Amino acid sequence: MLRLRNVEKAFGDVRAVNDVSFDVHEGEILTLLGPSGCGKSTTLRLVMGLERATGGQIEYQGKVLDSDDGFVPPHKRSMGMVFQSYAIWPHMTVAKNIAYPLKLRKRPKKEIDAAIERVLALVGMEGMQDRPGTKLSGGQMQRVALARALVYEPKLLLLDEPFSNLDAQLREHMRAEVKSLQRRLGLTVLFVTHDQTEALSMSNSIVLMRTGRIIQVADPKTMYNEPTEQFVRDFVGHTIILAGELVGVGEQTARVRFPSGDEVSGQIRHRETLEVGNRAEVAIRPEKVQIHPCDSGASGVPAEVEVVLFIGNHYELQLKTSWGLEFLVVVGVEREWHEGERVIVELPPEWTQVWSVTDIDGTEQSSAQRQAAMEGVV
Ligand SMILES: Nc1ncnc2c1ncn2[C@@H]1O[C@H](COP(=O)(O)OP(=O)(O)OP(=O)(O)O)[C@@H](O)[C@H]1O
Repeated sequence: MLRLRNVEKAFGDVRAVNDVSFDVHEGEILTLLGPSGCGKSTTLRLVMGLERATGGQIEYQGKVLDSDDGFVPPHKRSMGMVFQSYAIWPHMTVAKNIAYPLKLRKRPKKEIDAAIERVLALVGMEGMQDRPGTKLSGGQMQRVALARALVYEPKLLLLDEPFSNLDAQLREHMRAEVKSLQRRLGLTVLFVTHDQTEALSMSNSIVLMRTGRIIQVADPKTMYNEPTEQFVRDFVGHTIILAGELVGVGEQTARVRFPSGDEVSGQIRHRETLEVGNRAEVAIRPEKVQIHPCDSGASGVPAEVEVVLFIGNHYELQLKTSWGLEFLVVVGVEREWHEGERVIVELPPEWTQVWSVTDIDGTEQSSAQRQAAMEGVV
């Protein structure tokens, strides 16, 4: 339905979008995910036609919208867009807010009234036509913005951080609402967020960006379980990272020794950069480690429980290894854990990954540099 090929957008010296190519298929939610300033919003604005690309091509339903040879203006693109700020007019009623795109298109009043009624029902605000913008809650404003984007039945809906002004509970609720609405209407959605939970839970496909470039395109499970780079691994979800020395490199798996002398095995990521004797990172998702009492005979890394956090349906334990590394793990509530207790941390090899400490481009990155990249500083 939508195709971007080698799209570029430069603002002076800043390449906000750099050689970006991806496809959005009909009926899917594709999410642009990445830290602040990585070029997500600019990509969306290029698709909408609010910016003109400085290179590459954008096609929509087989028609070229933006290339060196031509440019189709936003109102001729039949796309709906919802921005981060609610962007509804507070001095107007709900009905007037929603009617706006249809009035622009000079539709008859009868048709407009029927369309308003229909979209209000879709977003769960039946009968609220006459409510003034000033008398709406944040969630209701967001729904009105969504209703306004849906009212002229666009084939493609563009959402730019549409839930960022809502509180956590409402945000979760809206995620499910938008996904269910998308299914019911068969909408195609291009969604922008910096929130990895939102991206994982809502998308069919995720495009992860950093400094204007695409780093990985994958479905949520693949991106979470098989990140192609440390940046992806660390940006999407939480990861426990234990550094050690490579003591064995096989075909698929490698073995790492920690300062305590304990060793674990894991799946190799980027084989070409792993050599025995080099430093390596062992990475695992916090919910994948198994915690055993120290007298259980289990094999793994010994650690001490420093802090126990009761979260309701699970515990988070802050553990500390004998060489002083601290990390959080997620465990069930079947058993009580006590601060000061000694435990064995088992890292199941199928969920454990071994990475070299160099980045994919061959440069060694410190953890501070990596953190900065995730926050969008680099
Ligand atoms: N109109 C503009 N003029 C100059 N630079 C711009 C303009 N718009 C965006 N940029 C720059 O382009 C880069 C990408 O910005 P963009 O807004 O697309 O990022 P983003 O990933 O959407 O970030 P955020 O989540 O913070 O909105 C940034 O470095 C930004 O400063």
